[in-house]
Amino acid sequence: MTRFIGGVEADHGYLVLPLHVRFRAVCILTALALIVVLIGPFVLDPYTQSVLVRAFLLAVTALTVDLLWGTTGILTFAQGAFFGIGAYAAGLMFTHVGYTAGTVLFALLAAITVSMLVAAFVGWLAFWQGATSLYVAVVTLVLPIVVVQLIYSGGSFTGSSSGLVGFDAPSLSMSGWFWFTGTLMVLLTACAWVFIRSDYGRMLNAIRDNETRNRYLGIPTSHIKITLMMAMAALASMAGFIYACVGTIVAPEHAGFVFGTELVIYVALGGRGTVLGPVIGTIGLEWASAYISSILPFVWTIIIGTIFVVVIVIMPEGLLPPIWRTLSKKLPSRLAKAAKGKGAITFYPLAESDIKTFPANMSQPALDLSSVTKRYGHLKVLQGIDIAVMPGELVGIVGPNGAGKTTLMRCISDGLERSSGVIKVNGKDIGQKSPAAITTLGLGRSFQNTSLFESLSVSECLRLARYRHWQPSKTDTADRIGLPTAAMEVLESTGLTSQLDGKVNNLPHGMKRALELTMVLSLEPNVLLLDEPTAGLTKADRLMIGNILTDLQTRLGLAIVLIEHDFDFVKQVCSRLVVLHRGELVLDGEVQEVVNSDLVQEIYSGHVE
Ligand SMILES: Nc1ncnc2c1ncn2[C@@H]1O[C@H](COP(=O)(O)OP(=O)(O)OP(=O)(O)O)[C@@H](O)[C@H]1O
Repeated sequence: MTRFIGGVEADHGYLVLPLHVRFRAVCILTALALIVVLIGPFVLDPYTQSVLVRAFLLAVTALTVDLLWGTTGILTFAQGAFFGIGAYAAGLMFTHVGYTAGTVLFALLAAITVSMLVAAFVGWLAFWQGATSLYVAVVTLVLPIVVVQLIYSGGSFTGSSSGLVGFDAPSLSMSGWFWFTGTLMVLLTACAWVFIRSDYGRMLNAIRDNETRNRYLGIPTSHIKITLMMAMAALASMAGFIYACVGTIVAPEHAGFVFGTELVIYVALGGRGTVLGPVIGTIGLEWASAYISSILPFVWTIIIGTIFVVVIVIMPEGLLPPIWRTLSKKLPSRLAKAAKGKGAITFYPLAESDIKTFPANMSQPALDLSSVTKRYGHLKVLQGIDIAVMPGELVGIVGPNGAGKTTLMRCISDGLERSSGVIKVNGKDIGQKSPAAITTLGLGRSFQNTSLFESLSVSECLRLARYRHWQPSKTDTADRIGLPTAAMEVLESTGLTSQLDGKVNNLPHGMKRALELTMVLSLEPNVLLLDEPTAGLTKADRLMIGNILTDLQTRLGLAIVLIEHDFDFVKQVCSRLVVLHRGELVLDGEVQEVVNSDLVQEIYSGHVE
């Protein structure tokens, strides 16, 4: 058993503390915040209370924007629309049907259901396989416009541009609403704080950092993002529902695009991805706005705009991270000491019986390509490629620049890439499957340009690579993670064990390549696609990677396909070579036979037409 100890880590302006320290810190902060909420009505006048009630509800909505945008990288302008759907569910129900306990429940359920369904549809439009990150911004910009148009065209039913006013609704004193909304906001903020520091939260950070790489680790990113959007839509519409009950007024602005954009600005100002920043920022700005905008009605918008521009230029992370970094340096040494060494992560080799590698059928190819073609318009990049790789074979794909090697890798690992042809992994046709789904067939792919998660630590990357075999917790961080023996061996032999707590972007290039290989092996694949695994490595590192690969091939029977430009390396490790030239497979045979062939010499000297 190998044991590696983790420690305190500053990231995004907050500390990642071990669970017991974190839990205690959350409980203490939550209790303090609840005491402040309890005292509030005794020291604040009713106007300030009503301003803060609105601010608390907007802070909850800003929190949902932060979880989507700050944590997961989904830039959304739609949370205002979901707030509006919740508010109008209350307004329409109480205006047209009346207020009873039954209608409150029904309207709230309807608000949440409609919001979640709309979010699922928006998510499906924005995150279908092949959509770019621009889609979500466009789709979520359109949603508030559509919702507001529906309100305008609803005539007296929706109140059109005047909205709905003065309906009967659950009535509480302003102090009652203050306690209710304040408590709700504090508890939701505490839950979000724990959530983003859990393994699941770190996985969302990884989606933000490098979504493509997540897909190749078998993580169904679109599904996760749609589910998160639905949950956040439900919360925003609940906030809107309560808002309508408090003020007994709903208006199109509560669902509009300007409101949705304001929420994004609040999150950017507070510090996206920090949870506390957007909440505190929203409350502060709403409170200041209520007082200053009545004194300086026209100037206030300019002031807010100027603050936004100044903060974004001087502190692009927002206000909270630099403040928190300064404060955390003054953290009591007792807390830092308590945190240090208590976040131990144990990586241990899995028992053979726990390894779920796809069972290799020695009599059929582990990877089978027939007539694979790829076209970009009229440009034929791959033409009728046929390759079969048996378990235990290490096949090198060589060819000059632009021959189509990387395109071939893409076609094998993403069902939507090829133009025609059939590809089978372990006897299963990949069809139009996504990279995540193909990973479940037993395929692992590493990338030409080291494709990692810059904001994560080495151990977090390894946790992520185990997603398929171990569901990350939404409240906790795992302290024991089993890795396949092959991954453990790479970890130990490359010295990555001493870097487990270090940030990936601080690793030297050789270590990054080793981590990339360890992550792919952690998937327990039996077909490995490696795109230039030794690019940029020293001779010693190349030798080491070569030994690891031949060991995986001979001892564990993995089918390995490797793109390489270094012929010495290829001769050292491969059992077979395939030569691509201008998208055609021109040679396939024994290493020595191919290397010594006149055709290969001519291709590399540029004398082949
Ligand atoms: N998105 C694209 N649109 C149009 N052509 C493309 C696209 N991607 C790749 N190509 C072309 O396809 C051909 C094969 O590219 P590919 O990257 O697969 O070659 P390669 O053999 O991997 O080269 P290298 O060794 O330089 O990585 C090249 O001519 C390239 O210009």
